[in-house]
Amino acid sequence: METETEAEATKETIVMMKEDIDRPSIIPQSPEEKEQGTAAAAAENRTSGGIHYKSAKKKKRMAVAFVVFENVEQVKDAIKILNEKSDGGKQIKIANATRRSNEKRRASGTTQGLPVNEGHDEDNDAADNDTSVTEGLVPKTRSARDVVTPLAHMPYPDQLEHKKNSLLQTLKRLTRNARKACPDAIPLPEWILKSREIGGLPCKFEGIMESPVVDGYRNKCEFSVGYSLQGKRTVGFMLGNFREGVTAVEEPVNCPNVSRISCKYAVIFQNFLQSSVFPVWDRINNTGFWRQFTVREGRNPGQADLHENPETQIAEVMLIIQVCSLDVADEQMKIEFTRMAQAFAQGAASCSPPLPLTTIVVQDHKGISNAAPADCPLLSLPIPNMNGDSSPGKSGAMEARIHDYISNLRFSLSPTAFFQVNTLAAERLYSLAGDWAELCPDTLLFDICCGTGTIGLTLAHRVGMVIGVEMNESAVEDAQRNAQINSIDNCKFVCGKAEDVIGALLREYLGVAQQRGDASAVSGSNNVKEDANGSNSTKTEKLLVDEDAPVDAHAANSSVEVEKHLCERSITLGVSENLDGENTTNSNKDCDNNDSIADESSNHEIIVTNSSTNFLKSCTECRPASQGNKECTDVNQDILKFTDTNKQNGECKETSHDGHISEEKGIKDAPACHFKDIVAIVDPPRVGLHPTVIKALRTHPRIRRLVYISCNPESLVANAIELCTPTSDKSEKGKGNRGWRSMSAAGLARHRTKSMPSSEPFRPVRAMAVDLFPHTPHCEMVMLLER
Ligand SMILES: C[S@@+](CC[C@H](N)C(=O)[O-])C[C@H]1O[C@@H](n2cnc3c(N)ncnc32)[C@H](O)[C@@H]1O
Repeated sequence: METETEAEATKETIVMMKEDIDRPSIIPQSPEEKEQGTAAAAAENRTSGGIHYKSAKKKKRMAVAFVVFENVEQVKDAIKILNEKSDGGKQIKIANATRRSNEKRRASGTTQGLPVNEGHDEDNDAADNDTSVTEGLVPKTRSARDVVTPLAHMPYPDQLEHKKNSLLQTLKRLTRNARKACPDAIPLPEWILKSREIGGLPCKFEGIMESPVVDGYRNKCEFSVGYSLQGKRTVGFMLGNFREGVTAVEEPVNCPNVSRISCKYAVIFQNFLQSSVFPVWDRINNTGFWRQFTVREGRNPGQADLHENPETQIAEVMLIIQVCSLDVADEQMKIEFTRMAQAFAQGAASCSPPLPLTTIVVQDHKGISNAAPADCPLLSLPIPNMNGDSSPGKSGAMEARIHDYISNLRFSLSPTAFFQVNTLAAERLYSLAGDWAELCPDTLLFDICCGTGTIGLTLAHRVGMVIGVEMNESAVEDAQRNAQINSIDNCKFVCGKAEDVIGALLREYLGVAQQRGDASAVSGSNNVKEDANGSNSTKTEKLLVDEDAPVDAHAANSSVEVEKHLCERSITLGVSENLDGENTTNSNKDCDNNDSIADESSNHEIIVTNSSTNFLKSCTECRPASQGNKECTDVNQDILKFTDTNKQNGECKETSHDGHISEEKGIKDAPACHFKDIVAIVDPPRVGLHPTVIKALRTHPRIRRLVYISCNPESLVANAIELCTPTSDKSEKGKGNRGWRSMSAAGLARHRTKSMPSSEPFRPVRAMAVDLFPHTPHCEMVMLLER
């Protein structure tokens, strides 16, 4: 017997939990508790003989030990002995701990084609037991409906009230934390002083806007593929989180947010899987073939009759089947895909009315994380016609995209591009953001994290120019295409991580900031990044341009006009760190809120990334459709190539290029743009904005208005603390630092605020929620910040 280290985690492991407390959890419950708990834990964490004690203030105290054994017999013996032994009358809970199976045991041949429990060999009994033991901690009565739509039991008005109350608490946290973060030598800002008059809120909270559609509103449903509690191959939702040890998948029965069309396709796919020769994904061993199933729907144009079934508007359906093709013969796979496409086509045709079916795409994801990187290979399958053949033409392989409409604009969407899941509510969200942004023809609008360009494009007619920034390459291509489709010619989309490109973009369009501690502090923002401790790190980021790219000609020409669409060269390297210091390169979890069931159960929380293939293609020049250029120029040949080294040493090496955008290219010398009104609308993923982006926005004095759209109010609060708290000349960096790893997001934001360059803070002006996710606890929050 030995205590566990990461390297040894491949042996049989049990976890023992000894409770000294009245609550069986080592995780603090509320955000407040979390803050206190993590602080206390940081202070009291200690290790003894492999047993990690985590205690959280008086009430909570639990010792957890992971013990590693050589074999299953030893585990059984140990459990028996431990169960017989009581420790001073205190309860010892024992469970098999899931090993980290990043070393995959692929007993090829033995794991395929088994009807149930495939992939579980004898040695793996412990893991099987593990599922049942730990699942024992999860109420057996939990249904997919409970997990996916936990508010569905409430009438809709009560759901809204529930969300409103919860958001009020979250907003108050912003005031409390900003007050704490305010330097001693600086008077509290007006908005904090006034908060007392409005119950501690940082600004007026204008309530929650209801969703125009409450049931079946999701235009995208991501189903897990796995086994039900009864061992049946199932397409549906996981009954809990992988971290809770739950791997069972249940059919999406009575989940009111899921559309009828999606449910029907889930059934068709599930029926097909019963006879498939390939195994479904095993979340314990990370083996199997069929992993995930996504249904995306596109609507016809025109105003929805909200009293009608929203489904009547669905004109297009894209099916995305995620597989893991490791160890699978191409020929066999091809046969299986043909059978699958037939099953979908027949199933769709036999429904009454027949289901739309526009495109079938296979996504090959070989990593173990549930979140597939955006660059996973995609294969578009021909859709057989009614006669069962797959002749080209109507039934041939289609381009993998579907279309939807927002504010009468047509959006063309590629399989992995983000699109708000509740289209009609999103329309209201964007319109609210546009109203609050007070746009005018003299506005230059930065649409940060722009996805397929929805916000910028729907607001383009109200502004002088839009610059969208987005890291997903195909989403940027979609955005450009969408601009053309809709004949919009004042939008430019830049492909790159916002943290990599924001410094250069602000300098290019707004000129060098004059404010002390300005964005040039981030100027190096092209290649210098602050880590969670506030220290600079150059290890992963560079913004590079192609020496020969047209941008140079523009930039070098001092009379360059910003309306002319420059061709950006931006590229992202390697690994970013999120607020928790975790690798986030591909953990771009968007606000799909609900398929969280699938996503948040990400196996082992390991994100596998290959940044060399995650290169971001240069932004292409986007010309007005009126010029007859329907296709974006492909500048693929200019894509920079990098060696794939970041996985080994956290760094990427440039192999074919040595250019650097700013100094060498003279972009910083480009004239500031003539727009008088500079506004940013940011709509980041759940994790919030990268600190570099926050710093750049805050320290550039020309940005006077910022509309923050957030699918995660917690990260909005954290980011708003940094944007709205006054800073002092005297750096308080290091003061009161209790170790960022144990801080809450708000605590970390407070800490980071201390090293924010002296700059005028924003103030929260108003906030409002928009309910895009009825029946779930989630919603979108919009906050207007001004200065
Ligand atoms: C919540 S979505 C919003 C998309 C878009 N605004 C919309 O409403 O459809 C967040 C978007 O941010 C993108 N994203 C995530 N991290 C990013 C980063 N570091 N830099 C730029 N874009 C990022 C994602 O690819 C995704 O498209």
